[in-house]
Amino acid sequence: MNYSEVEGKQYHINVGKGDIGEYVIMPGDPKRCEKIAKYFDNAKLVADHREYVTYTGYLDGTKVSVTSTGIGGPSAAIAMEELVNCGAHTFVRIGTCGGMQLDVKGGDLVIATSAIRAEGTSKEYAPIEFPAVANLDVINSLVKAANDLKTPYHTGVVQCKDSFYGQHSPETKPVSYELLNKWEAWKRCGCLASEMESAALFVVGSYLKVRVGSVFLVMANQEREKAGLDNPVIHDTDLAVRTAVEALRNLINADKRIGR
Ligand SMILES: O=P(O)(O)O[C@H]1O[C@H](CO)[C@@H](O)[C@H]1O
Ligand SMILES: O=c1cc[nH]c(=O)[nH]1
Repeated sequence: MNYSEVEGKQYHINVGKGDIGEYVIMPGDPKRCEKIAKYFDNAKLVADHREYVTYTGYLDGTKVSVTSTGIGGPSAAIAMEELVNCGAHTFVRIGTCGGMQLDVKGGDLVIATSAIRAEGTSKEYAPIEFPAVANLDVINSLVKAANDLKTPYHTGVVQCKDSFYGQHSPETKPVSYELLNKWEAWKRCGCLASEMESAALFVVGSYLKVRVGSVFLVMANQEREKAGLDNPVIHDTDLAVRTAVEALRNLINADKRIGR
């Protein structure tokens, strides 16, 4: 059996060549896909399989897609490999994250320049010494989009892990000694926020030679709460979505200018 392709469709995402654009937005939550697709022209649902929902439409006349990744590195890496098999080369992840530095507040955006590989998936692609870095074109496009939309944002390192509750209640876990000490180290090193997929996506992107970047809505900041500061909890991802869509448009138009 060819595990990558079944009757012309990729095994997990259920999408084939021609169903998607070369530029793809990747949210974690499948329900975010429809909201993102509303910003495309002539968007159509092309697949809905497992955690992977895909819509394809157009931005400034160029075919683009949105595919959800589900939660965590394993499903995100599968989505990226299968999308690349279908011809995609540029990816913007739009997700939610938890702030870690005190000035990273609920409602702000974070644009990742790189990611801490505290998850498991990237280790099955590259030795741990290899850095998980975002593509510079994608970072610059996200920064331009955030500036144009006049939305507060931070750029820097994010931390990726596999256990959401290891982040939020580390003291209850048998390996609390490791989770708590490393969290403190990430904070002291200036890590901005915690999420789950970018490290895997950046490393898989490096290996597959495609461009990847990430933008996040900061939902809340557990460190602000611990410090007795106000801790707004924000669930509306619309500004982060618009930043991702505008960044994709910037990338498309920059590519057109150089004839890519
Ligand atoms: O909002 P999404 O894109 O799912 O991203 C974040 O939210 C999930 C955890 O609640 C993880 O997937 C994390 O990375
Ligand atoms: O705190 C948070 C919020 C979103 N996603 C995470 O992984 N952590």
